[in-house]
Amino acid sequence: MSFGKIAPFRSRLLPMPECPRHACNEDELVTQVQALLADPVHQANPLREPLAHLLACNQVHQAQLHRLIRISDGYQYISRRQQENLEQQYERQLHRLEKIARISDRYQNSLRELSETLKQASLHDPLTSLGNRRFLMERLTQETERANRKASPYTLAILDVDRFKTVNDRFGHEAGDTVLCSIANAIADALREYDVCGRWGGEEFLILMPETPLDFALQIAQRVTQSIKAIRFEFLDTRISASVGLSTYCLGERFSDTLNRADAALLRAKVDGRDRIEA
Ligand SMILES: Nc1nc2c(ncn2[C@@H]2O[C@H](COP(=O)(O)OP(=O)(O)OP(=O)(O)O)[C@@H](O)[C@H]2O)c(=O)[nH]1
Repeated sequence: MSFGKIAPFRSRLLPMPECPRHACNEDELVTQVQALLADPVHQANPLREPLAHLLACNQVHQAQLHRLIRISDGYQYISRRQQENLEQQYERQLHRLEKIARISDRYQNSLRELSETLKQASLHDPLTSLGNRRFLMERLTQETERANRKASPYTLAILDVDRFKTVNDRFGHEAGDTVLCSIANAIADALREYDVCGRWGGEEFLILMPETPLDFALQIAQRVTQSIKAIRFEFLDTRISASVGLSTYCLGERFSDTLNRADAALLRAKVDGRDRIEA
């Protein structure tokens, strides 16, 4: 509630009629009248008693008037303070709301970042930073839908590092991890931008080549295996090789069927002596 700006009560009073004798101060006038009443010369004056009565009434009225002015000024002061307080309260609440909004924004940003980090973590292999099996399953689902929609099949390659166990056994698990990371990088470097590669598990990697027929996929797989063979490891006197099983998606089938065929091809590559690509 606003009381607006209220002029002090005193200033709203009608101007006092000017003293008929001369423009004199009210207090001076009272002092003069009191002196007259006290003067023995005027003791017998018949006007003395009514004048004394008038003076007393005037003093009572003056006291009442001053009290009224004090009350009115006090009321205006309180109403002004109330008005100020409302504004201040409004400002404070606004300030608090802005602060809460800023905190809430920061909180939501942190939550968004955290959930993005968690999502990334849930879809990526911490060792190689490639997509993990879950990520690959998601991409396989998407690519299978796309392949059927566009009648444009993809080809899958399952790549398995040859005799990897011997690396671990001879040089330790940490050396094995280093080899896996280097192989992951070599695969990624040899692929096209739109190919998808992830760690299928252990020393196995899955490569998804969208809209790619088998003959093209074969060339890409050869590039990948050469890229792995080109890696030099200080602690190894031989080069690392890999075996690959290839399979092209047949429109309408489940991707697990394509995976099974790629797996069977990989097994053949292993049985046939490793370091080769089978389809
Ligand atoms: N360092 C390391 N080793 C792993 C990891 N995951 C799986 N391995 C090892 O990979 C090895 C796989 O061995 P095998 O399945 O016998 O295969 P391989 O020795 O590569 O032989 P082939 O596949 O038949 O050529 C095992 O010793 C596993 O412990 C990993 O994250 N880090």
